[in-house]
Amino acid sequence: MKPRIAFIGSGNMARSLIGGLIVDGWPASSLCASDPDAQQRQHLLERWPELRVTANNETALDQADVLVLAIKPQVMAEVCLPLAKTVQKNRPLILSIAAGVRSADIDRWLGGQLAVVRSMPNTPALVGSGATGLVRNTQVTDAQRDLAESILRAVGMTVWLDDETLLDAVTALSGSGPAYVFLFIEALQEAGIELGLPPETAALLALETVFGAAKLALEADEDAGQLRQRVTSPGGTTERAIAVLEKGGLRPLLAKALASAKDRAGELADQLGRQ
Ligand SMILES: NC(=O)C1=CN([C@@H]2O[C@H](COP(=O)(O)OP(=O)(O)OC[C@H]3O[C@@H](n4cnc5c(N)ncnc54)[C@H](O)[C@@H]3O)[C@@H](O)[C@H]2O)C=CC1
Ligand SMILES: O=C(O)[C@@H]1CCC=N1
Repeated sequence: MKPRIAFIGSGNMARSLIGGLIVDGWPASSLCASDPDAQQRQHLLERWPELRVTANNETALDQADVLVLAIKPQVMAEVCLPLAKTVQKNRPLILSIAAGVRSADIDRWLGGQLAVVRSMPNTPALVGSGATGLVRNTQVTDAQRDLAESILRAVGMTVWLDDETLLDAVTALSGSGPAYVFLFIEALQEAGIELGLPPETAALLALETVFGAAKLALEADEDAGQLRQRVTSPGGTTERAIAVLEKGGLRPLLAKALASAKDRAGELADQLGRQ
């Protein structure tokens, strides 16, 4: 029998995980989701009528082997504290997908000495192409590690880290990363329009270029630097454009952006940890 999973919070990320698990063959009856928002519960039931859905977090937790915390970081403490008694009785694996909330704080709010996996997925999980970093605390058994991995694997690739502080770097790179890529697509599109392309054409070319380049980089034997060289003919057009990007400081600018995101993740965790 598949382990029973309770989702606390049934928004975008929880829905994508539930969808991925069901596609992977998990019976909907082994999953339960809670959310105080009736519309969110309705969404779930329309899509998966056999899913167990409730407004009550405590009810969702009943008999769960895994408790997935899929709520916003800001409400984590107020959601966890009232669940501590039941969690301490049942002792499920705790799996958090929240940005900037440390495992030790989640463990403390839920009464302590629990197996906690903290993860950082990203929104491409909504289409099954997520990238997730995970860390586990010392209470997590190897079987629970595999279980956490199989849940996140249902929506994309996973990578384990030994050190929880590195999860802030993962948040900066792949957690926030889709937004940098969307900004890049917007900028490509705007630049194409500047050069006279019709907006729809510029949008389509920008999007397909980013998609095609990512697909090629995933499938090719060469790394991104080598693939870039292949596009860049000596004395050609790409060489001119790349020179402008390098001279304009694209690499140090991205390094600075990621460092700011990482610092912010640490700040948020410090703030929330004081609750
Ligand atoms: N959006 C993103 O790019 C990423 C988000 N995350 C994390 O995933 C978590 C969920 O994010 P989303 O699904 O995007 O948010 P969302 O806003 O779509 O979902 C959160 C859900 O929690 C529900 N909720 C609020 N109070 C609750 C309570 N007391 N008990 C139970 N449920 C409650 C809300 O009604 C909502 O449906 C967040 O912690 C976020 O940091 C992680 C990686 C990427
Ligand atoms: O912007 C944020 O804080 C969250 C974390 C990763 C993506 N979105």
